[in-house]
Amino acid sequence: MKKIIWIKHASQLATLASGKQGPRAKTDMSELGIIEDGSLWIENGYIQAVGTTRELEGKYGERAEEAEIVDASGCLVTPGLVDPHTHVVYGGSREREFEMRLEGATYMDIMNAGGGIHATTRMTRDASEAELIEQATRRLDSFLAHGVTTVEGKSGYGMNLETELKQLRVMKKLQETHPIDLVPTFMGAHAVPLEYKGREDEFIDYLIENVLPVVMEEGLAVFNDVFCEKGVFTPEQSERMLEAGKRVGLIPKIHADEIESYGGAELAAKVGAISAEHLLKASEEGIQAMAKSGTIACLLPATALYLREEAAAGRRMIDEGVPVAISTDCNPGSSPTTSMPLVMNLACISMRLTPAEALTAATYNAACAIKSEDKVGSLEIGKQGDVVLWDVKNYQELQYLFGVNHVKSVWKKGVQVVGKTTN
Ligand SMILES: N=CN[C@@H](CCC(=O)O)C(=O)O
Ligand SMILES: [Zn+2]
Repeated sequence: MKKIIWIKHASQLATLASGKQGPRAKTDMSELGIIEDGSLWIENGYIQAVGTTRELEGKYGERAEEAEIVDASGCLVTPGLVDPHTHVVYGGSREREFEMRLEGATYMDIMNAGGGIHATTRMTRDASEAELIEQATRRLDSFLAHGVTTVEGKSGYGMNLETELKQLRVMKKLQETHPIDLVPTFMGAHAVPLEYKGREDEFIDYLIENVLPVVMEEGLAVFNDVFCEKGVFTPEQSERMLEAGKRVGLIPKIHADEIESYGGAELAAKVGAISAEHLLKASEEGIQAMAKSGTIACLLPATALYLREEAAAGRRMIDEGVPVAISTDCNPGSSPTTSMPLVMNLACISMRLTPAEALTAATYNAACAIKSEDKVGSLEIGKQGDVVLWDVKNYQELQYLFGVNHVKSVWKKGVQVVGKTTN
């Protein structure tokens, strides 16, 4: 197999290169760095040149024999999509809860009755490492088939030392066996486990004293996330957990203001979280605080739809200067999907992001939300050869023809992992 991929004649090559560093907000989210009749030279897994086909022919024409040439005529080419918020490693499934919610039960009713996150916790505790690997591999394959080449993954279906470690170790193994880059987050504070009911502070102490040190010793996580929500963890408890993580080197994230407005967005700004997730009910003050601190809003429109809730105020957040990323939130309860293309469609339809903003939110800003923008999220010299060839002619068409998977081919670090080339 040739070690060089030369993509030529893309009707649009959306590089997402803007010349500016860091998460993008306001009009910067519309700059896609489009090159018409675009071309890309990937050598040994990394991008070596980006430009028009004419420019790259001038530069590499004499080395054409060495390369596998991909004719991208009539197609859009983008960076591999990045999903910055998933719960991809879990045991079992919860289709009966889907039915129960349609019959009138709420997400929190089900959780308070010992289902929801608790149900998945039981099934994850019972699953072997091999079973978790097998199930997560299938989900990661599906992510790849939808053009996603980097995925964040959270623990949090263990909520005890043994199973938190099991989930995180599974993610580490998947790094070795699966082409997708999987970025791990410790989320011991995902819910109050039934055995700690009414003793939330004791549970936070347990996580800080007994679980966090082992997670760090084994180098199993980069981020630390908590579910700050009425009936789960208070802002004070969440802050304590996140500050403890910061002291040992974990970067904070927060599931914030999903079900009720609870000061989560404000807390995200206060603790310097890299991102705040959900934000369906974020307050005006919270949005302003995030704009000021530069905290990324990681919005999950598929979750809102699946819970039949109004989506987060994505349009207003961008206009107010909050950098927005989007994600599937892939999990067995509130968003059992791996389709980032659908999430981009929904970001446009239910949050009024423009097609260009939705693409930025699913690539460059998503990479920023997991501190991976130096490697992925845009097509620039020196970055990984993570590339998607879409069977649409421009980025508007990608968002317009909704609910369809337009992926034709995917390369991960310059290796084709999905589809057939067009030559
Ligand atoms: N809201 C909390 N956690 C997950 C859902 C987990 C579950 O229901 O299993 C979320 O981000 O939506
Ligand atoms: Zn989540």
